Amino acid sequence: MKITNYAFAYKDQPIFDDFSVEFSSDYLNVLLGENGSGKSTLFDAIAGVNGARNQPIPNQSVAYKVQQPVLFPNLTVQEIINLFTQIGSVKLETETGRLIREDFLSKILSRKMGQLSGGERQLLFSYGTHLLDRDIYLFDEPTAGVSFSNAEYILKMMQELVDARGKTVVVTLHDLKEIETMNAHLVTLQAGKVSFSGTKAGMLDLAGTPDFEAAVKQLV
Ligand SMILES: Nc1ncnc2c1ncn2[C@@H]1O[C@H](COP(=O)(O)OP(=O)(O)OP(=O)(O)O)[C@@H](O)[C@H]1O
Repeated sequence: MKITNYAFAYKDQPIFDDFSVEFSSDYLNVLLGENGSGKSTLFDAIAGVNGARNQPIPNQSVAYKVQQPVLFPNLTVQEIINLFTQIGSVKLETETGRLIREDFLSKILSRKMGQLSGGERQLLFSYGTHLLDRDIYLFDEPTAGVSFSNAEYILKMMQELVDARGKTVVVTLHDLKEIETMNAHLVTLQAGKVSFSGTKAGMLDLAGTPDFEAAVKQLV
């Protein structure tokens, strides 16, 4: 997925100007950047929900897990899963998606959305989004508030969307430990510009340090 020369401003605040980025369908794409660097705004633009007349990549079907899903507080977990399977299909469930459902979601099926913890909500909506059949998948901070072991599940499920279903998947993260061992395509944003795009090895080379966290800090 390639975006070229995209511009977007919120009323009086320009966010992107002549912005270009490419996300690979060969690897899981991890979008990194400081708070306010424009990650969610970029996702909104790709999904076509930012109110801009010009979408950066028109005619693409996009599945989008927003940062803090707050939908239907009195629906149960089972009912939300039913909604996702009606729009998508249970046949699209990946191996790790099945584990998330069986080991975790199945235990809270009768719980109402409004009673879920932040981490439980992330698991539910990340799982549900992966059941949709789209070209591009955007997951905004799917591991925020999620325990380390469940975050591993979520990222593995996203990797399966790439490996088993050949999808373009972009995920924003803040906890770098979660991707320390992953072979991801990293993109860093700095004040509305791409400051790095490539592999972890490329990032370490560019930053001239063997320390991943230090390299990311330099490049966001
Ligand atoms: N609806 C809006 N109207 C005006 N300004 C906005 C709006 N949404 C976001 N912004 C501003 O745009 C900038 C980019 O915000 P965005 O949410 O894209 O950042 P982010 O990289 O996703 O941050 P975070 O990591 O904190 O989620 C910020 O300065 C933010 O205050």
